[in-house]
Amino acid sequence: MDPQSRGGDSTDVLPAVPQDGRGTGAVAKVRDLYKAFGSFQVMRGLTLEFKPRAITTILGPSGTGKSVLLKHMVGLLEPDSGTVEIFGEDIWKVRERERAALRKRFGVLFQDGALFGSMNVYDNVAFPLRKHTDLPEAEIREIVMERLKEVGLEAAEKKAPNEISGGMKKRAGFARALVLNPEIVLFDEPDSGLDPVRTSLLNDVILKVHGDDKGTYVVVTHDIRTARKVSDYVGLIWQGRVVYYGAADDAFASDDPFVRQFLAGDSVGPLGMD
Ligand SMILES: Nc1ncnc2c1ncn2[C@@H]1O[C@H](COP(=O)(O)OP(=O)(O)OP(=O)(O)O)[C@@H](O)[C@H]1O
Repeated sequence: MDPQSRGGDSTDVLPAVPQDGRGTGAVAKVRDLYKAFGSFQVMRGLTLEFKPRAITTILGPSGTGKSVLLKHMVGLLEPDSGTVEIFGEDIWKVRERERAALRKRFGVLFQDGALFGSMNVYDNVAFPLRKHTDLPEAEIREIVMERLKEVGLEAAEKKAPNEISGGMKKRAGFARALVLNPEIVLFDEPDSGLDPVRTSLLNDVILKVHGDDKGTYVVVTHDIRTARKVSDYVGLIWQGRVVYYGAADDAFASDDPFVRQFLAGDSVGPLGMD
């Protein structure tokens, strides 16, 4: 993606719709989502839509429901009430088989890359292809090596996860999240545990791959620099609701008290500790 278009306030600043049909229409819509764990009400009427081909960043204090939102989107958690629509399908109204098919349209990058410790980087990245496709090994190799190259890890294919750095693990997790060519990629704190330089490098990789693939990306982060660098749109969540949503440029210039407090890291303001 042209970095200049980042932070635009309408979809017409986003790249042209690719010819393969991805990115047309609604991609993901979460409506009036409620979810409690025991007596703890986590989601309290959260409503948010994700624009096609954009990078939407989800910000918010710890424990406010960001990861729970991602788990609802990918169909790992069922709402108590409210709906999650992916490509126009309410994922809890369809049968398990269709839900499984919808899940395959997602790539997920977990916080630590979630690599299998017993497999080297190559086998980790090849895993979804071996599990979900009948592709011959030669084609799998082509796809895996291309994805490893994209994230700058082609020289690390034979390394075990415990032989590579945290940033490399995340990049390997990213390559694995991409091999099935997902239309939606969810990132759960891609920058957690990384120093500012590695965070910046990872953000460059995310932007570059997004520019090539033009998927719909959802990035959960605490890191304001990440949000500034990658976002087209920003949603701020607090206490299981969206308290602000807007184009990135508007968000970072906003007078909204929730946004100002979060961006400034102030202890005083509407975002309380509870
Ligand atoms: N499966 C579960 N069972 C019980 N409680 C849960 C479960 N999943 C999440 N929670 C609780 O829901 C709340 C929101 O969790 P979530 O992980 O979504 O927060 P978050 O906004 O992603 O926080 P952080 O930024 O710290 O990762 C937390 O209090 C968490 O303990």
